[in-house]
Amino acid sequence: MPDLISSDVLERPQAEEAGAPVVVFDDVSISFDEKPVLENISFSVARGETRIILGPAGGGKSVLMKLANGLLRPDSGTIQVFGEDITTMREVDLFKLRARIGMVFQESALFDSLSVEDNVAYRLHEEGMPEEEAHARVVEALQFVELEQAIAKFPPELSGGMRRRVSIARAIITKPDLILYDSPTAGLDPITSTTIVELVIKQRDVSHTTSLMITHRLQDAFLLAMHRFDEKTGKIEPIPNGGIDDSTKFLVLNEGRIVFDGTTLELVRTDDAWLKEYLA
Ligand SMILES: Nc1ncnc2c1ncn2[C@@H]1O[C@H](COP(=O)(O)OP(=O)(O)OP(=O)(O)O)[C@@H](O)[C@H]1O
Repeated sequence: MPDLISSDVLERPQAEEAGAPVVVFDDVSISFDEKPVLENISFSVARGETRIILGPAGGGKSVLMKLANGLLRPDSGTIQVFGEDITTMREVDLFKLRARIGMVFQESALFDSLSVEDNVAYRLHEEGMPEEEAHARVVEALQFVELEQAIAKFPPELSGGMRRRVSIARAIITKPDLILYDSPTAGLDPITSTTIVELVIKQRDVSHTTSLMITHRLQDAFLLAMHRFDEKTGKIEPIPNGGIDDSTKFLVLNEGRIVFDGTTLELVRTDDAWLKEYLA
């Protein structure tokens, strides 16, 4: 397996104890124009966990993700990321923190005027990495998403699924400690969506990067929870005997409130009438 996806050995701030959660929301609320969008949100994400965020449109999923990387600040409550309180953090420190976070945005958010190579290498160039080293890393990241043949192309020449792959390569190239996937399959057809979820599974099972993934599609969520990446065959396969991935958990939001926080098994066995209908 390429070194790119092995767990990295970045020096961690002292506040970050081994075994401590990577993301902690404590009683977080935020309103826009006096309309509450998230109310009293508390949950945590352990190191190595993949947290799937589900819920109806407008429930506050994207706002929650923007809070998690400090793009928005809550009206009340606290948010810790990597053991540090980001709610009062200065912008300069947030910038450093974001260097440890990979983001996959809803619409890929690539620069159309830059080649795939320059899009993927964007943060490495910002860090001033020598070109040769950056190029090797880009090739490795594109191999991971099985798109190395598109290195010299430009985003407008690519299909929607290919653009998402480029976006994932860009997010993982810095070997992040946290990946935020905001609806990575939105707008894609079911087959292409599956290939994107398979990349999320591969990243989870090879590098064990802590992740938050918003999705509107239940089938994506359960594909993630019930499949694994087999390093020997290089393929995604169902976890044997109807098994479930232990590192994958769920958070369900509805109208700004948490309606579920727990494991896949707890979710499918829920007694909650609203959840049952939502999952049906
Ligand atoms: N910057 C903003 N200013 C004003 N209102 C906002 C802002 N950002 C989000 N909202 C509102 O917050 C609510 C929640 O939005 P959010 O995008 O988080 O929902 P979501 O669950 O991600 O929805 P979707 O599934 O459609 O992506 C919506 O009513 C939205 O209009």
